[in-house]
Amino acid sequence: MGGQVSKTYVSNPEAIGTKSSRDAGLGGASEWKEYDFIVVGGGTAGCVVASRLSEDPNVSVLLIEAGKSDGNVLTRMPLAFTKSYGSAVDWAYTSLPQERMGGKVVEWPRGKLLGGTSLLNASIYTRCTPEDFDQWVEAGGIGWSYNELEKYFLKIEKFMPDHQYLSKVDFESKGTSGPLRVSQTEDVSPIVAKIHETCRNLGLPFIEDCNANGGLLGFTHLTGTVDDKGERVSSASAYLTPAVRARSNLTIATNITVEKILFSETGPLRAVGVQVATSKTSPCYRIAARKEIIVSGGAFNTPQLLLVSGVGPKDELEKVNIKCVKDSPHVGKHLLDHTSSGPMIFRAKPGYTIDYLNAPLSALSAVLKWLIYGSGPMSKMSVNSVAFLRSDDPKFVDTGIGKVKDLASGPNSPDIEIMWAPAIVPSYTSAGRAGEHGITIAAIAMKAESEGSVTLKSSSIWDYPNLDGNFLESESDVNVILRGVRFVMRLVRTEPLKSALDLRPGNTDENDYFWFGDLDPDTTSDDDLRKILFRNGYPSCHPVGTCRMGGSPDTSVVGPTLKVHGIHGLRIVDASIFPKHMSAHPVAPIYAAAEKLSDMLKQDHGVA
Ligand SMILES: Cc1cc2nc3c(=O)[nH]c(=O)nc-3n(C[C@H](O)[C@H](O)[C@H](O)COP(=O)(O)OP(=O)(O)OC[C@H]3O[C@@H](n4cnc5c(N)ncnc54)[C@H](O)[C@@H]3O)c2cc1C
Repeated sequence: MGGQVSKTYVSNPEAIGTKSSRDAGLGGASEWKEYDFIVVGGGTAGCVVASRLSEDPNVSVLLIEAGKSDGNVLTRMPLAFTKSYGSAVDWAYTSLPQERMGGKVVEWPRGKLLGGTSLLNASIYTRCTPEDFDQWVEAGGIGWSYNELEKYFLKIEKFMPDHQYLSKVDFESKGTSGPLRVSQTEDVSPIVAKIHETCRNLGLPFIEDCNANGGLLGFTHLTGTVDDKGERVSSASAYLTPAVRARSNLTIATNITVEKILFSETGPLRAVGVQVATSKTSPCYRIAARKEIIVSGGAFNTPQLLLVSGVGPKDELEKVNIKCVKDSPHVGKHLLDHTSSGPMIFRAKPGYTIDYLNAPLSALSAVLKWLIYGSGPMSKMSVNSVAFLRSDDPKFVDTGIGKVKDLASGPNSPDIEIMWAPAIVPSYTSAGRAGEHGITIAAIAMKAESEGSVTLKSSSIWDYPNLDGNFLESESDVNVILRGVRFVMRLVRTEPLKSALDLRPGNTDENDYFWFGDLDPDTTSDDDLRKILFRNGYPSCHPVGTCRMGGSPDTSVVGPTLKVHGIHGLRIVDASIFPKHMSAHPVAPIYAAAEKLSDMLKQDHGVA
């Protein structure tokens, strides 16, 4: 094949590919520009793989990202994490109308820039529980137990003991020299300490170290990807440092979309290259992969790319006039998310929360403090502590509410997370009204049974796919969340939190965002709560599972080496490969999976 280009930063596809036409066959393939490895999607996982593979100067790596190369001040400020939603760095996905939720359409933000969703998320870093990975092994993920992944967590992390640590993190069991800075940020408002005291008063154990191996039952200070200058750390800032970007064997292409994966037309089925463009109507270019193509487009875009390339359920592909290259029935199936009650907003007395930041002058002063000193509220995580419960634990939840299935990963793993933010947060894209104060709490089903799907609207990558969460289809999911909701109703009526709040049980205005929080638990039936849940419910934006890993093509899309079943030269690593969902937040396992795949690729191809 033709010559190799060596350039570290490009947005012109002509610099990385060879001009072609969209309906061309592989005729001119020997002329295509070529790289050893092509990584599709410069998000959380993709940046890791590109960085690790290009450590060997003898290997050429092309990383292709659909979004831009850099974030902005909002993506760097930990507390401002919701402010980028709906902007140019967000794919701004929405779901199909959700049947069980009265046809409601929900927002599903996803990062569209180098660093991907690691630049839009809440910065929470949790290794999850060892039992979560036991479930991966049971599903066919041989080699993916916690013990086997631990070395990758250690390789990722740079835990730095400093004044920010609020709980006793066991540094002996953490990585201290990896690229990803992990720390704890101080409470951003006084109400957080009140919530902790209330949890203690309810008898919840305090978990000193949320990344220890002992399980996750109780309440805890979370660790997060925030550095000592109060800035968010993303996969791009951690793994694509200026020194990495300067490597002559690494080419990073931004604002360029991979339209299709291209396959051999004769012999064993092999992914030989990709087709890229900057828009639906712009010229397209083709690029060859000498060794392998790694797809890291995330839980929505990875299955979409496979499907438009002809890899997926044959009958579905035929419906949108795509020639089936490989009948792979599980592509786009088994979409799982952490399904939430949606916001329960409780009016607070003034002085306890961060709603004062809605006033322009207060916001300006907080931003200036962050810009000048790297400190103040903008440098903190909005959610720096949570509680984890089991829905079958009568000490904390009302186990009389409906029936639940035990889908927890094991006895030490939760199936409910109670998450609080010290502000009024009616949705991902709206804030509270000026002059009002409140806290927002959600009860989240961490091991939801309801599975959704990603399917195609058309044969073009440029048309957004159909995203169907199929939320709350399972009665068990509904009951798990309701048990969590009842716990929250009890929490806010327990001291000392109760005295910091201003609940008004007589509130009858269903359109008021405080209405749900004001409901009196004694006069609100479980049936009433069910109806509210169908109206108020939301995904936590942790979609996984749409190209899941497993032992056989009958149940999965990729095997334990992350190779797509039945295709040479094509692997996947991102949230889509999760065979089961986690008991906590997914980003740490995604980083670990990307590190593990990088090792496997290096080993298989003799890369140093
Ligand atoms: C609101 C929100 C809050 C969250 N909070 C947390 C949290 O606090 N902690 C946590 O653990 N998790 C959190 N998550 C989830 C977590 O951030 C994601 O699960 C994770 O970042 C996904 O990583 P990924 O590699 O699978 O995909 P991404 O990071 O989304 O990367 C995919 C990349 O591929 C690019 N791409 C896609 N298609 C193409 C194409 N055809 N051509 C070229 N490029 C393409 C995309 O632009 C993107 O950059 C949150 C998510 C959201 C949205």
